[in-house]
Amino acid sequence: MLLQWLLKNVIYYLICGNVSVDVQDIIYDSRQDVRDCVFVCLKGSRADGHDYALEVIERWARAIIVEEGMDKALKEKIRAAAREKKMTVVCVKNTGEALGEMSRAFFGYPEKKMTIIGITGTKGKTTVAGLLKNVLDRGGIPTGFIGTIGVFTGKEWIATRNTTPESYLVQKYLRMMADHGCRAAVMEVSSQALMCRRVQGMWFDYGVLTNISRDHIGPGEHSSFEDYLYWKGRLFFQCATGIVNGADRWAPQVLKNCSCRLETFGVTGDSCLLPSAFLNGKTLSKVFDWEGGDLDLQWRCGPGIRFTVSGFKDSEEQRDIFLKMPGKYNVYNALPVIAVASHMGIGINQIRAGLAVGGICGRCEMVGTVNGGALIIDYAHNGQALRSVLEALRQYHPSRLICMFGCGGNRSPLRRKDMAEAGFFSADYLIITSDNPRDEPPEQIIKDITDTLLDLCRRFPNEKKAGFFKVIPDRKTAIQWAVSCIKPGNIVLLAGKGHEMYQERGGCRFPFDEHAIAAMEIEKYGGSCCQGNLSMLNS
Ligand SMILES: CC(=O)N[C@H]1[C@@H](OP(=O)(O)OP(=O)(O)OC[C@H]2O[C@@H](n3ccc(=O)[nH]c3=O)[C@H](O)[C@@H]2O)O[C@H](CO)[C@@H](O)[C@@H]1O[C@H](C)C(=O)N[C@@H](C)C(=O)N[C@H](CCC(=O)O)C(=O)O
Ligand SMILES: Nc1ncnc2c1ncn2[C@@H]1O[C@H](COP(=O)(O)OP(=O)(O)OP(=O)(O)O)[C@@H](O)[C@H]1O
Ligand SMILES: N[C@H](CCC[C@H](N)C(=O)O)C(=O)O
Repeated sequence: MLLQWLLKNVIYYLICGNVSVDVQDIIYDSRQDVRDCVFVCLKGSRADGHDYALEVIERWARAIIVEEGMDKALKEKIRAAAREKKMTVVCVKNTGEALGEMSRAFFGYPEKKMTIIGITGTKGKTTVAGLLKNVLDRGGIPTGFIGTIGVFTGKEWIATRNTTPESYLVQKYLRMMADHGCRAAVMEVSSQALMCRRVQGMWFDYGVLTNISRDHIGPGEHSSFEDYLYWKGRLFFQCATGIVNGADRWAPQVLKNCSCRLETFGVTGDSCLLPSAFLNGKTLSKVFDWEGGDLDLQWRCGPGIRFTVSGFKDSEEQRDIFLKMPGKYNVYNALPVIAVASHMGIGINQIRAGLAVGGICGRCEMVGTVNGGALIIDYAHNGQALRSVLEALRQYHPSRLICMFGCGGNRSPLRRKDMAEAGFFSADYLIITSDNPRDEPPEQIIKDITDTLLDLCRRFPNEKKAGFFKVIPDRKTAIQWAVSCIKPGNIVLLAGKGHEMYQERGGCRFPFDEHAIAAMEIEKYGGSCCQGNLSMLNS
């Protein structure tokens, strides 16, 4: 394809050569084959793609895209080397943005062929995206998926590293979806993705904001909470309709000056902050556009919830929904699904059918029962998530609520304190273990967690009895211990890994299958496992 075509929506100037050259592909990692391709120099958290430009010129790339403000001496060297090989060098304001626009052109703007739904927020993105895919599929709209649990191209699941992959990959996957007959694509849009321009130039038909809490602040993530809020908000400048959690205290700040049409969702009794907050900063007790009410916990082969919803354009009636996931927080996840699906013309019965199967891999997923107790796997890996899921499970009145968790290394250390607090106040017994220590010593992470627990014990002496937690650094042994503890009426939650199939240590991902280990233990004690708990989505 002509470089000129790829640069159609990019503002640039030429450093040398010309743009009427044919390029085979777009490459942004010098470790790949660059011959006859255009190489885009991206600045990352560890490396700077510009440092590899001379090397890719040597290896016969056809063109290089560099960013304004790069080192002048290096720029001169690149110009000289490229001239000698009669190559093209183009300078742009932001190479991440250029990669996004060029990838859209390279893959033929696949988003134009589908309805695109972007989901952002601190928690609930995968759940909302997964439930929405289930509902749309059932409603006769074949739907692709991009998110933490992988990519569904319309034909197969592909494992991915990022929640929202690099723009080139996003466009590639969207192309595959369109070619495989998908008519919609649901995708999680992380704040890092917005900041790194991984969805540059895309237009979303719907943007969903689930909720906001303090997370993802630290090296390699966001510099501050304000920065996090700012980047989350950018989605609502590139979508037609924003469907947002009206009860979230940070939503007004995230949505400040946004350009899309807005609808809110929320639960009866929770105060609505929008849209009044835009006007005068006051909380307005109005009904939500999409309102859930009359919440009723149910246990149907696992935790679930029944509730009513109003807000449908074709009827004033409240409609009854059963969601096979527990807790008010999951009602908050179901409401934008109902909103988007009904805007897209899906009937109430198909919406009901999609939500009744629930079943997002590793999201409050019932693994089995043993000795009269239940074992659940969940992806809670910060304080907000752990508190939400434990509080939801508490509502089923377990005779004892047992929680096993660890905290990821190389991630915000605040999570250790927050998760310890959530566990301390919301569970009866804790098993502290390892969860992707990455480059940190697992003992140190565990110590950070137990220091907080011991401190809480001192400050709240009546809250817990001595011995309310046990440290088992090896996660497999911890799971074995957790299952061996189950007594009638207990609920055991294995938190943090969810769908993950590895344990990451020292730069390596070692295979680790929490579901399989748990299932083996359940069988060992004569319990029974739930069917189909290894599928990505229960569709
Ligand atoms: C901190 C961060 O966001 N890193 C992302 C980034 O990688 P990086 O910054 O480490 O890249 P780098 O190694 O510094 O390299 C910079 C550039 O030089 C190039 N390079 C590098 C070395 C070389 O020899 N040759 C070469 O050309 C690289 O290809 C790259 O283009 O760009 C990569 C490609 O897009 C991402 O996979 C990677 O995500 C890492 C895995 C990551 O953990 N990111 C987290 C923070 C993240 O983005 N998380 C969010 C969701 C979180 C959530 O909601 O829970 C996500 O969307 O995944
Ligand atoms: N709406 C919600 N509010 C609070 N906690 C939630 C909510 N939805 C899910 N959770 C908790 O967060 C965990 C992760 O949920 P999910 O994967 O849907 O969110 P996410 O936004 O995709 O997360 P991440 O960004 O960490 O990948 C769940 O396993 C559950 O414990
Ligand atoms: N997207 C999240 C996943 C964390 C999952 C948990 N198992 C951990 O490693 O902390 C992150 O990268 O922070």
